[in-house]
Amino acid sequence: MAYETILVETRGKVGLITLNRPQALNALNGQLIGEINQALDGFEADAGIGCVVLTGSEKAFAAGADIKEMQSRSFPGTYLDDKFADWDRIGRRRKPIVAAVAGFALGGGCELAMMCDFIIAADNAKFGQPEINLGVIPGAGGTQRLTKAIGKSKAMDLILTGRMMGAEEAERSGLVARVVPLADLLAETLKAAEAIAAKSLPSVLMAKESVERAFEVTLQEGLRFERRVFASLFATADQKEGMAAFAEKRKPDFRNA
Ligand SMILES: CC(C)(O)CC(=O)SCCNC(=O)CCNC(=O)[C@H](O)C(C)(C)COP(=O)(O)OP(=O)(O)OC[C@H]1O[C@@H](n2cnc3c(N)ncnc32)[C@H](O)[C@@H]1OP(=O)(O)O
Repeated sequence: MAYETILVETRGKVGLITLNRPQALNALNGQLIGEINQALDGFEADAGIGCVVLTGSEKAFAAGADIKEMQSRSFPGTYLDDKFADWDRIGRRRKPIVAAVAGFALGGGCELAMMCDFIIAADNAKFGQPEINLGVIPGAGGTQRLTKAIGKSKAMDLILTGRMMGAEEAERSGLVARVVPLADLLAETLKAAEAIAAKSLPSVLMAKESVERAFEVTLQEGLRFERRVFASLFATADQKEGMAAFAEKRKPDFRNA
């Protein structure tokens, strides 16, 4: 598969996607979103891949949707096209995706990072939803995911003022899982992704689905869902292997079965 706006590699059991439109600070145009989805389709179908890392450059994870592509759009066109349907597919993937964010993650860039399962940020990362400065609002999930991640007050602050938030503030607010020095960003993120990819894939997928439920259903429904999923994992060979390995004081050899 030939890609023009991203680089796609595998590192052992980890799929690595690097956004690669440096001339536009990785502004997210239709082609780039399409290529991310193609790469993710491939990783989802590849039984050898257990986790995906999505990253950008040192200067920009992504500076938002491509403003120049959007600027002449009309209301009916934007509404009827359902422009963000393709973006939504990124947030509905089954395998875990970890965002490694350095530099600007603004507008659609912040929204893309939030579609991932968690974010590891470099100390130079800057997050924000500056759409208000362009006379619009976030349109790829920012008002919803940012509010769920950091709460109403902080989300209102960022979305209504359009200001940027540095990596430390983002970690304090709960938007990012951890902050690492810029030079270590990719290595640390790959290490986390490799650790995930070494687990039993059925349990990883079910853990991800269960955490996502917490955002969608009542506590009681979520607890019942978790209990059923927990019980179902006792039907896997990997549960037997994981617990036997603990008892025998050795590393488990998971077969995703
Ligand atoms: C998805 C939705 C619906 O939520 C909507 C959105 O995402 S709207 C976009 C939200 N993002 C922004 O408003 C950020 C726009 N960019 C900037 O404010 C600045 O570029 C910056 C603060 C990130 C960086 O500034 P600076 O270092 O001074 O670099 P620039 O010279 O401004 O940019 C370099 C180059 O990249 C182009 N660029 C940057 N961002 C975008 C973008 N979002 N869309 C298109 N192009 C972008 C910029 O125009 C420059 O290119 P040239 O004009 O020099 O060719």
